[in-house]
Amino acid sequence: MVKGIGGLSRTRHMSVEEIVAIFLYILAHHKTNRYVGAYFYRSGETVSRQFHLCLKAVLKLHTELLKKPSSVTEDCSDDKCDDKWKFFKNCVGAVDCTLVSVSVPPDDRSKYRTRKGSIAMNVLGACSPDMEFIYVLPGWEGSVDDGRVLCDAISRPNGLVAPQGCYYLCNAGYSGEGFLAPFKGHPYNLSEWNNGSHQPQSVEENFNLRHAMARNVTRQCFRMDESISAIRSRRGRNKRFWNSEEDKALIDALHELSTDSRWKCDYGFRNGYMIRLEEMIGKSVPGCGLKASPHIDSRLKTLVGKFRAILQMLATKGFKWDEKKHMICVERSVYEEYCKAHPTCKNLYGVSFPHLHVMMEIYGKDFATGKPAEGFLDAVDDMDKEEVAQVYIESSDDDVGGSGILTTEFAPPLKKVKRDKTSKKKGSDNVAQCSSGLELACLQNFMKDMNAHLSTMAKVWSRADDREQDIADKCNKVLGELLKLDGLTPAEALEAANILTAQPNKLNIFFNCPVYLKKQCQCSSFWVIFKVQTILLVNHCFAVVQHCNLSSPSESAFSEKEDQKMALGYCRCGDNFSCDDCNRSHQPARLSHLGFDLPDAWPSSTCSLPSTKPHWRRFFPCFSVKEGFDGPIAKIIDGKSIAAIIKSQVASDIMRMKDAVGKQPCLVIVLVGERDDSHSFVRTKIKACNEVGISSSVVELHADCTEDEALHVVSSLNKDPSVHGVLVQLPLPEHLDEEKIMDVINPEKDVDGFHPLNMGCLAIKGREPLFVPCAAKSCIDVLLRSGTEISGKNAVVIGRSKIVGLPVSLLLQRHQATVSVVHSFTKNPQEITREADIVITDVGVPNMVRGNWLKPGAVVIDTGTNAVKDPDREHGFHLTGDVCFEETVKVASIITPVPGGLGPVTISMLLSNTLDSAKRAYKFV
Ligand SMILES: NC(=O)C1=CN([C@@H]2O[C@H](COP(=O)(O)OP(=O)(O)OC[C@H]3O[C@@H](n4cnc5c(N)ncnc54)[C@H](OP(=O)(O)O)[C@@H]3O)[C@@H](O)[C@H]2O)C=CC1
Ligand SMILES: Nc1nc(=O)c2c([nH]1)NC[C@@H]1CN(c3ccc(C(=O)N[C@@H](CCC(=O)O)C(=O)O)cc3)C=[N+]21
Repeated sequence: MVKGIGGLSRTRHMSVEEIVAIFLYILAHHKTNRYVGAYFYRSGETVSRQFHLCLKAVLKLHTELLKKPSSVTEDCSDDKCDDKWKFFKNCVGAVDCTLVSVSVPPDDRSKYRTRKGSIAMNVLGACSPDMEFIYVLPGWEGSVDDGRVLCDAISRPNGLVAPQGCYYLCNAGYSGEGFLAPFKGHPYNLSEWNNGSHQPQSVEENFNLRHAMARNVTRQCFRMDESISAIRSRRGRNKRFWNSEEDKALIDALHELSTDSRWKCDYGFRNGYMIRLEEMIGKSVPGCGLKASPHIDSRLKTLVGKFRAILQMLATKGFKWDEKKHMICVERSVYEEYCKAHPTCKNLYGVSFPHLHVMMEIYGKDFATGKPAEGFLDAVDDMDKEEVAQVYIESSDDDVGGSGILTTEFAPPLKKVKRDKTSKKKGSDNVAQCSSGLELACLQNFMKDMNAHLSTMAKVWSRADDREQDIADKCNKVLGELLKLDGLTPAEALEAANILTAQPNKLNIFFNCPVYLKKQCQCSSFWVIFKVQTILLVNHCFAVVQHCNLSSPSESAFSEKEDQKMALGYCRCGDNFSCDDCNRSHQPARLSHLGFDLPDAWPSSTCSLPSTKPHWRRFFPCFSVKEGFDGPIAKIIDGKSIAAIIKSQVASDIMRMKDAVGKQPCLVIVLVGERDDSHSFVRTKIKACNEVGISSSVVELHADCTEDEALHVVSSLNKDPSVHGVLVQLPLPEHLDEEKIMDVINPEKDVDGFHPLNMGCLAIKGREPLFVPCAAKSCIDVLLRSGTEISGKNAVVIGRSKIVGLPVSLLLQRHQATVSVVHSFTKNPQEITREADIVITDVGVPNMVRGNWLKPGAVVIDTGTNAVKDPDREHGFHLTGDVCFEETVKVASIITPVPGGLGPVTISMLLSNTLDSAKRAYKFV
């Protein structure tokens, strides 16, 4: 059809089948042009051109593919006509609108923003009672209401018209000839009949119920067209009920895989095990049609949820296991009381669960090692309440869709059932119609052609799969190859690997070129950039060293391996380093709350004094504060360089993780409203994620979104196992309760560290939070890197917000500082700050802290990021801190500038927290 009617023709190098394969691949996988190009071995330009040609050809098929309207007959005798339509004689179908997510340029976003805050277009469709499209009008911006789209559809030339004497069912927002709407002011949505318990009470209600039921059939048409992700997000629809035979087949298969080291290793099951389960279940229960996604995936979640709940109960006094009945054995009243505090355990009383022992064998080990997170279990369970409660009540898998409100009587036939029904009918019709030999031959020819086309397409895909596999293999090997190259340090090898793996073409060139050229082949791209970055970092350090007169700049910067390692932040946990000053070997301790390898404290001051070979000081020139400081200018911390070091460590760990587990960390940011500063911060975070290999996305909600909507978004991210970090960008619009939303974030994904459980653990001595707020963590990191001694010092924190002030004051206490907190009620704050060795500001008032607020030689960390109007700047403002830099730089010994100080380090800490979360999720060390 695309050839004959659409006019699509082959090119010199591409068959029509390949063009169609690429077209279908793009539609199905939502991949970028570059990715598809690499996958099919075609240039981005070819992919784009052929996609558009194919699209044009497909669009031309509308005359063939769209159905001609035919009205419902009096007795609904047409065998394709569902019973629900019999009340609507002469009706040709129904009209409805649906929102389809789109990407649009930033300037157009407001037009496309829907009431729920997403960016989408409004697509109107008219469908026949047998679920075929009669008319489609895509393209309206998502902010318009459905009524306006219908008016446009009707008034257009070649628009939507009901044939003479016929009509479409539409919703109450529409009106006009040829369109039958329900009665306004009476229940209409099927859910309003409340699971069948509320029967229509009046003629109007009766009419509305029938109208809704008929129209609901056509709504399925839209659902077929929605993306898989959209279908997934409507959990509970189209439930798939599992019988005990299928359950058993699933658990048996899982058990078998769990004993096979090719499928299960220490961190859990390996990639692709769901597909294997699908095959195994298919063999044990032939014809069951259970698919890896969504059926098996979803059922497993349900069973594991039950299993966890049972284990939890069995660990509680009074609960026993009845081996005969395979169920929990306890007084009902005790059970009910227990469920009040542990809602995830609901609906298990008197319910048999025959898989306990096998699941113990499969998962027992995994659950036992997950103990460190135990303190949070109840809270997490509470948050999962909604999901698990629904799962248990329905006793079905949860992912397959469904509001769980419709009874089978009201429910529209499942998509699958409906499709099976029609296809079967079509099949028998076809056989009847093709009784004549000629027609049968036509059909056979058609099938033969079709097979040939499909097989060509399959070949194209399979070639592309091979190429993808080949690239994956090369990606896995590239770091090893690079490490073998002489003259490339591990950090350089890593950087190179990052660049090469991002660009399959370069990867191929690298592998194909002879050894002596291998190093050169990346010279042009990363090598120069990387060298330049390193030189900048070294130069920067030298500039300061020179200023401090601690070491001669004429010394060769990279004369010692040790120095190189330190400069790149490569001194890893457990590495011994030798100190030339005291000739002793030191081992930096791991500082758990910093999340990566930073020493708790640098070597004692006796061996940190200036010496002839001050290799520590060379790269961290602010290493000894008082001794090194002789005024009048403070050392200025370069936050960007520190951030680069942290990012390179994070990137390296992510590569290791990808290698070992095949997964990468994922951060999702929830952004409510249109604040420019928030949008800008979020962009910076996303960019940083891309740099290190964290996958990231932003869920944007409209400034007017309801609290429920925001809570719902967070809850669904909590439940998504592929998301490791959930961050709600602050501040939120005033009508939203920030604390309520923070409470809902799963503490195990709370990479901001703002959840009360994390903050509480930070506050209590002896407890370890899962995450420490990023800005606070950065303050301590910068202090440690600059060699500032914290223990026993007077520290003043100005500000007590949860983002910086409060957590940093808690962290400083953990580092044995004596901490004073200044806030808006503090009288004479300057008297307090003048006593401080360390001052950290988190106020939001530009230039508040003046030079005369400080003790000479104080260390000043400025976290304020304040926009100050500045007509000379491109954007009309510049950023400034809470500290008057010009004055302070003459008094303090160390200062962080704004911009370029603490901010970039904060961002890199967010990456580090996200990585930590993914590591915990995959039990990867
Ligand atoms: N660089 C980074 O990584 C980050 C930077 N920031 C920046 O830090 C600044 C503060 O942000 P945030 O913490 O969200 O702000 P908040 O408004 O939540 O907190 C400000 C704090 O400063 C105190 N304060 C306000 N005015 C005074 C005053 N005149 N004297 C003494 N204390 C005062 C407030 O006291 P009270 O409690 O009594 O109201 C409050 O505790 C902003 O510029 C922000 O951009 C924030 C996070 C990270
Ligand atoms: N849930 C949440 N978590 C936060 O961590 C959080 C937040 N909400 N809301 C806002 C504040 C502010 N904040 C900054 C982070 C980086 C820079 C930063 O990178 N600053 C750059 C300049 C950035 C620029 O030029 O736009 C610099 O100082 O050099 C600044 C500020 C995190 N916050």
